[in-house]
Amino acid sequence: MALSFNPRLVRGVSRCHAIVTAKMALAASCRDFSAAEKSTVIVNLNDNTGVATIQLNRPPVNSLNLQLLTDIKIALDKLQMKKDCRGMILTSSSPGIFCAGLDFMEMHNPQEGRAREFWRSLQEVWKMLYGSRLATIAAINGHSPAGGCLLSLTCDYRVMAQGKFMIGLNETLLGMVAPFWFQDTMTNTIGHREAEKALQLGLLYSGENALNVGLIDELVPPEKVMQTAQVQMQTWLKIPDLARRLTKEQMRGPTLQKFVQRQNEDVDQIMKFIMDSATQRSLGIYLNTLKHKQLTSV
Ligand SMILES: CCCCCCCCCC/C=C\CC(=O)SCCNC(=O)CCNC(=O)[C@H](O)C(C)(C)COP(=O)(O)OP(=O)(O)OC[C@H]1O[C@@H](n2cnc3c(N)ncnc32)[C@H](O)[C@@H]1OP(=O)(O)O
Repeated sequence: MALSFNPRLVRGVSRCHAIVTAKMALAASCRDFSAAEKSTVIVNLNDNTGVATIQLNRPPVNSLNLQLLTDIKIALDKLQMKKDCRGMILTSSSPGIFCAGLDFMEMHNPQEGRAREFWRSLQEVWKMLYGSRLATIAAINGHSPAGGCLLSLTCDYRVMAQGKFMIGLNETLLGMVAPFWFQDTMTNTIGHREAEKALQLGLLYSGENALNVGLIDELVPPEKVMQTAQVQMQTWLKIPDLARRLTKEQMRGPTLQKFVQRQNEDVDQIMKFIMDSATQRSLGIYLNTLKHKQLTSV
């Protein structure tokens, strides 16, 4: 059962009230696994199918701050410990926005201790999702730039909503360089040549073009995104778990091993970069641009 509410409609209404309302609509066979009442994710596990849903629930744009990353990690931890959970669909509770990427407030003039913790959390979430034993599908029901695109790329399959939505790793447009593991995840999905263009130019793809380059697997009307993801999940769950999981491990293992070897070095590099005044200046300029004009897709 798709649980959704428009963040614009709930602005002014207490967020807790919106979550409680959404929770009341749960199907009887679904168990609510949300980390806490104030969690920024809504998590359900359907006992009949073994398929869980994690909905990013941080309106208005699900930007990834420390809390959202922590809540995703807690939710995944819980689900992966449940033997009867075999698949997970990652989506958003705000139709129109899957995830706007990293929260600018975590990056703009941060305190170093917090910034380190934030980056380590992002690394951890990526590692858990990319190496998850579960079959994972991203139901991309809206825009998915930068860190939002990265989240979806960790999944085994991507279904995206038709419409004016964009997806891609646009870091260079912000004057930033996508870290090597962002790049590897992209390259593993769309191939080296297309990734070279996409990453250097910071391309944000329309749904149609994302489908053409293999960044997403299906493009469907917005109201069919969840249903398509659920149908596709059945295909993945027909495969014996162990065989599917070991194949995934072998395919993704080298990328994960490279990451683990360089994880600490990556934190140090990012800290050096983000604490630099030139980076902060260019981020400030980007934030101003964002207020005045919308990003466009290819
Ligand atoms: C601390 C350590 C970190 C160090 C990092 C170092 C660099 C490493 C390299 C990785 C770099 C980047 C990864 C990222 O993910 S950066 C984020 C990139 N994201 C974007 O460029 C998307 C920006 N947003 C948009 O284009 C649009 O908002 C949207 C998603 C298309 C939605 O459009 P909309 O018209 O529906 O909504 P809009 O009015 O624009 O936004 C509503 C409010 O939300 C605010 N907002 C949008 N995006 C973010 C965000 N990423 N973080 C925080 N806030 C965001 C927006 O400003 C609006 O706020 P307000 O209503 O005006 O107050």
